[in-house]
This record gives sequence, C-alpha cells and structure tokens, in this order.
Amino acid sequence: MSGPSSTPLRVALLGCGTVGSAVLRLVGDQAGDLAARIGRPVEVVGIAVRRPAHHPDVPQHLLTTDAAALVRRDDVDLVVEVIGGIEPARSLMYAAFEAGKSVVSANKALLAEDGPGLHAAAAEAGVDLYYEAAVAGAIPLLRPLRESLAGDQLRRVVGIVNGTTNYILSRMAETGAGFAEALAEATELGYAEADPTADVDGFDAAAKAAILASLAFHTPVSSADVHREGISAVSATDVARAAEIGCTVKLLAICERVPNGAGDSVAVRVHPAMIPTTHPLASVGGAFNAVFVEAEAAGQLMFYGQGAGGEPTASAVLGDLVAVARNRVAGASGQGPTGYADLAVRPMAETPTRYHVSLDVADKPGVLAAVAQEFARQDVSISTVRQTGRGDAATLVIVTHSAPDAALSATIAALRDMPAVRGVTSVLRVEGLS
Ligand SMILES: NC(=O)C1=CN([C@@H]2O[C@H](COP(=O)(O)OP(=O)(O)OC[C@H]3O[C@@H](n4cnc5c(N)ncnc54)[C@H](O)[C@@H]3O)[C@@H](O)[C@H]2O)C=CC1
Ligand SMILES: N[C@@H](CC=O)C(=O)O
Ligand code: NA
Repeated sequence: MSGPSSTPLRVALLGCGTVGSAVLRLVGDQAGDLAARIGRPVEVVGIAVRRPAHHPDVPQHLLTTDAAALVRRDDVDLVVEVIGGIEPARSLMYAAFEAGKSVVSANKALLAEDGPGLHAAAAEAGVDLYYEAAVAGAIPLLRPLRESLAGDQLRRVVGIVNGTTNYILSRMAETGAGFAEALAEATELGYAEADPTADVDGFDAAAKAAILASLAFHTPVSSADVHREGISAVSATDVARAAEIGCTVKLLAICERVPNGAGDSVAVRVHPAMIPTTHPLASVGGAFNAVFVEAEAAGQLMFYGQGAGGEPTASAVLGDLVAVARNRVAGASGQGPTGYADLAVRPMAETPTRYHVSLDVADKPGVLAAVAQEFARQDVSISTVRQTGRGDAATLVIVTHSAPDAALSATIAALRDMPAVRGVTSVLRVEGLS
C-alpha cells in the first residue's frame, strides 16, 4: 500500500472577501493536519480578486485579476469559488469542470438557479461539486441530507437559514433596535450578502430553501419555485403583537412534501412567521441558524449552529475541500444529488397556512359578526378572537385555523375594504401553534 504523497494538491481560490480570506487563513493554519487527513498537502497556488491593492496581507505573487485564466491553469487541481452571484461564478465553474477540476462553492444563489446544469457538467467531467457552506454556513446539513438520510423518506425541512435577518429580528425583539441599525451591525459582522437586500427581501433564504428541497425530495427546485417574502414589512407592531400571544417573529424556510392521491407534490416557501416562544426555533438568536428535518424512519432531527460569518463558513468550505481532495487522491468522484422523483411544485395559493390578524375597529354592535362573516365567506375557520380597548381604540386580534393561503389573503383584502375596519395593523402567518 502506498503512503502519503508529498506532491501538493493545488487550489485556485476565486474571491478573497469575508469567506475567501478565512479559507486562506485556515488552509495555512491547518496545513499539517489537512495533509495528514487527505494524504497529500494542500497548497493555494492562485487567488483571483477584483482589486489586488485591497489585499495587502495576501502574498502578492498569488493574486490575479484573471479568474478565467486561473481556473484553466495546468498547475491548478481544485477550485474554490467564493465570489458569489451568478456571473462570472457560473462561467468559471463550467470552465473548471471542462478542465477536469472539482469545485467547492458557497454560492447558494447560483446553485439554486442552475444546480441541475452544474451537476450535469460535473458528472460529465467525472469531478465533484460540493457546497455545504451554501446553506446554513458551518452547519453540516447538505451532506447529511445527501448521504446520511439517503435511505429515508423526508417529509419536511423547516428552519431559520438566514443569519442576517435572524440577527435583525433578534435585535428588534430583544433590544428594540431599529431595522437600519441592526442591518448595519450584521453587515459589519460579515453576515450580510454583498447586496444585503438579498438577505432582507428573502432571496438568500429562498435560494437555500430551493437547495434544501431539491436534496430532501430528490426533485429539481429552483429559486423561482419558492414563494418568497422578506422581513422589510415586519413592523414593531408585528413584534409587539407576537409577544402578546407568547410568540416571536422569525423568517422561516419551509419545505414540505405534500401527500396527494394523484401524486405527491412539494411546497417551498420563505416568509416571516410568528412562532411560540416555547418552540425550539424561537430561541435561535443572532446569526445562528437551525433546521428541523422530519423523516419517516428517522423521526425529527435538529441541526443548529453558526449560519454566517467568515470562519464558520470557511469551516464548511474546508470540509468540502477535504472531501473533494480525498476523492481526487482516490481517483474517484462522489455521487451528486438525484432528481429522479421530479415532483410537481405546489403553488403558495393552495398551501395551507394560518394567519394572525390584528384590526383596529369601532367598538359597535355587529362589527365582530361582520368581521367573522368575511372569514366565513372564504371558508376560513377562526381559532381565537381577542378584543382589547373600547370605543374608537378597539383592537381585534384573530388567529385562524389552517386554510389555503389564497383564501386567507382574500379575506385580508376584504377586511381592508370594510368600513367598520379602521385599519389592518398586523398580518403575519403563524407556525407551530397548537
Ligand atoms: N459571508 C457569509 O457569512 C457567507 C457567505 N456565503 C457565500 O460565500 C460567497 C462569498 O461571500 P462573502 O465572502 O461574504 O462575499 P464578499 O463580498 O465578502 O467577497 C466576495 C469577493 O469576491 C470578489 N470578486 C467579485 N467579483 C470577482 C471577480 N470577477 N473575480 C475575482 N474576485 C471577485 C469581491 O471583490 C470580494 O472580495 C457568496 O456566494 C456568499 O453567498 C455563504 C455562507 C455564509
Ligand atoms: N448572508 C447570509 C450568509 C450566509 O449564508 C446570511 O445572513 O445567512
Ligand atoms: Na452548511
């Protein structure tokens, strides 16, 4: 049996921002252990950046602004893509596969847009495409879905998968911080995307939900298939109303397999929701992420940890780097995800949800009955009604039972038009209430 080789595996690093610089640091700090774990040393031989002058701490001879030439260089064996976004990351990955090089990426936006195409290109080239860092940062989640749970049937994956919005919502609830102030802090801490509207408007979480659903249900799901709402409309009133009923507001990603006699479908959505403070996801604070997985045989599993930040994300990148390097040493490649089930994606309008609605109404006879009638008109059953205040300042707080989302949103539209309703002050979906 042959022993470890001293010939290094040569890595091209594309991007040297929050994640890339942490990857570079960890590869250097852990060089000895990585060599022992892989069987060959790992050496970063080139780093593509946009502006070399912005990277004074990096060995200058490694820097290049020509990422396309770097991935094709003969002295590059593996590629780590931490530029982010669609282009040029997509072209660079395809070029790497064409040149027979495995890719490790943290790029959920790209994987959620073009996952099947990228995987097909990697498979055709007989190389690997790994991206554990793309969903829930440091938390090992994609490999467990792809490998450990590959023998089970998954029913539901639900969690908090965006660190920036969780940080903002936590700060708003705990300290009363304003939205802009909390977002600035999250950006400063390296959690936010280059364009933080990707976090705030739910695009980042929707991309992660698409990746999770694809792996969980063996079905190609892209970002465009995901119902997406961000947190920019979450108000201090929503947070206060949630607290009044023992709930907190979280941005949830919910991926479900929906049983149906004619053939199962999948429903994938990202939106803010009130959850009870006793729910395990309620205590997930700051930039932490947590994901529940429900599987037929395994039952409930929970994954928790740091979902954003340079070092935590670099940990997941390095785990993938070790995996693809080991495959390369063994002359093998891992099995990519399978999309054989190819289930239909169920529209949000048909997906059952529950609403919490807060209305300012006149405290007059018949108002409650008229409001209740609007719910009944859409076949929406009410779970609880609470009235506070009297006269002009009366507030009705209604929690519904589960109903198709379209029926609930039609009810809200009708309530807004009712003369007796002075204002619809808070509307949020509710998850996890008994
Ligand atoms: N920051 C985080 O907490 C996490 C980030 N990710 C993902 O990791 C990737 C990188 O994110 P960050 O490091 O936070 O972003 P960043 O904006 O800090 O770094 C990206 C770097 O790529 C460089 N770049 C852009 N275009 C380039 C080009 N054409 N050639 C060479 N370099 C180029 C930029 O100048 C920048 O330095 C993204 O896909 C992001 O979604 C994933 C998990 C967590
Ligand atoms: N911007 C993302 C970074 C990790 O994916 C987040 O806030 O979670
Ligand atoms: Na992860």
